[in-house]
Amino acid sequence: STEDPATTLKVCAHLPPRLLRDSVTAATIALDYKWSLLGLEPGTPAWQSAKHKTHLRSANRLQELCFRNGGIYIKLGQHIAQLEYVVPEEYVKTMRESMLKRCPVSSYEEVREVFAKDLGESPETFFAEFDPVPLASASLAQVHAARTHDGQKVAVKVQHDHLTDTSVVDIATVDLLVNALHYIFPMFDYRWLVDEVRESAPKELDFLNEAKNSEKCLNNFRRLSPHIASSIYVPKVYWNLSTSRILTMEFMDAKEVTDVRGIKEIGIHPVDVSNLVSKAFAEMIFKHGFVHCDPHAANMMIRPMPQDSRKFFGWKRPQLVLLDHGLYKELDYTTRISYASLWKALVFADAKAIKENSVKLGAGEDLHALFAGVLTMRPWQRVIDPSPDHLVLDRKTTDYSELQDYASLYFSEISELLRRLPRVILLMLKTNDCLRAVNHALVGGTSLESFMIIGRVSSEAVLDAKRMSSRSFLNRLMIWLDEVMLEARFFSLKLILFFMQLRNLLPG
Ligand SMILES: Nc1ncnc2c1ncn2[C@@H]1O[C@H](COP(=O)(O)OP(=O)(O)OP(=O)(O)O)[C@@H](O)[C@H]1O
Repeated sequence: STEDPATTLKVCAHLPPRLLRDSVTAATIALDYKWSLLGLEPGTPAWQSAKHKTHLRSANRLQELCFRNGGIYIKLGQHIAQLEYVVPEEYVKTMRESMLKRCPVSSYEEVREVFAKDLGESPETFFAEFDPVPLASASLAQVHAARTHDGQKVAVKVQHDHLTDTSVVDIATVDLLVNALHYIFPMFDYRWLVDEVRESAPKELDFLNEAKNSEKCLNNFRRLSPHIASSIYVPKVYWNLSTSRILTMEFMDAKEVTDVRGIKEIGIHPVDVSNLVSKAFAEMIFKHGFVHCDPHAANMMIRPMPQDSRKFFGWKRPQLVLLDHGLYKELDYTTRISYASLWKALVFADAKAIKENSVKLGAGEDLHALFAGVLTMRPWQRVIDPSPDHLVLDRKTTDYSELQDYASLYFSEISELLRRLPRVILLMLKTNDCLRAVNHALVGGTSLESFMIIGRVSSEAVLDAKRMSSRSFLNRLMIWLDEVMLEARFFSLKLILFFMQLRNLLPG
């Protein structure tokens, strides 16, 4: 993967210990499952308990492997941490508790080395000030505060050294690990995750690609969603101070999206933030077809809308700052419209359309109900329940252990579903999970308002598609009628929401 002989030597030196560690971990995990479940009747309480304990032990082993190997492995661990209800809960929890928090930190010497290799000089040459202590460190890079010679405060994201050199070896060894486990346990099929990392890692490791994505994202909002474009922001890129491993951008002074107390302190209501996040991602998914696929809390910031002193019921309007544009997915037109139609059907509990669009996306007739369940976290009976809040997940009223039981009960069906769905939809599931976690932190669940937003934006995308393909007067009339019906539906939902809020305000 490299032309520099010294680096080639280093890469070769990485291979044997990684392969050895991978093989030992894979073999230990495989043997543990075989041994612990030996002679137990699947589905019985004894089997469930043994499986739970083995999942926990294996998740810890995998986590240790990720830390020991570093680099792409940490990225893989982060993927797993965000696949709630898609991979067993024990893995999600273990990875979530560690991967998003414990990240590698490069020394300032290593940072200077990256600068010397990429720009030919040390950071001090390019910046008037450069803080040697990173303000944040993540899986692939760390971010330093700096000031340009003309006095602008900037954030400089510097990639951990040698990541690009070891990524090929990393992916090859992960591939081996996952394939070996799949060979032993045909039910364990996460080869798609490796394919995904193989495809996305080189893109994520190229910061010029990330910079281009950030500008494209903002342009899409301006072109395709002008009504909310001013509420979305991405830091300005300093192209002359950026390379594929160094990204210099405007410094953002804003709160992390889930910092509820901090957000309130700057005069912004968490419900407005939750609605803005839902709107922004619904627009990206259903209308732009170009989607930020890593929307975890650390990648979204909130600040008051600049140059806007207006207040609504005493609260300022929020602006959402999107960071980390390394991982984007494009939905082709047909997939985007089928996905929008599916979400529209889910929000309006339209069983026939749910089935039709699930089949179009590849879930198959037999697994459409499970697909709906994975997307909404609700059992099928609840998905098709016509009450307006049928999809709402509320911290107070939802029994999460029931959801987790559901995921573990249908483990093999979920694996089969994941095998059938296109990878781009799997990434949408991950985006979905990240957004659910953000909404959870902000408002304690996915509110009826969030679903109304998803319903509205997905319906608009479906109507736009119909409009584009219809020529005759009769067709246009039908579309107009559809629009009127839709508005009537949303009006009644808003009324219900209003009365629900009123009921919550009343004592008792
Ligand atoms: N422009 C900026 N202004 C202020 N802080 C920033 C800026 N860019 C990044 N940061 C801080 O640095 C952190 C890490 O940045 P970023 O998410 O881009 O790195 P990463 O290596 O791609 O992370 P990940 O592990 O999510 O892939 C952010 O969570 C944020 O706290």
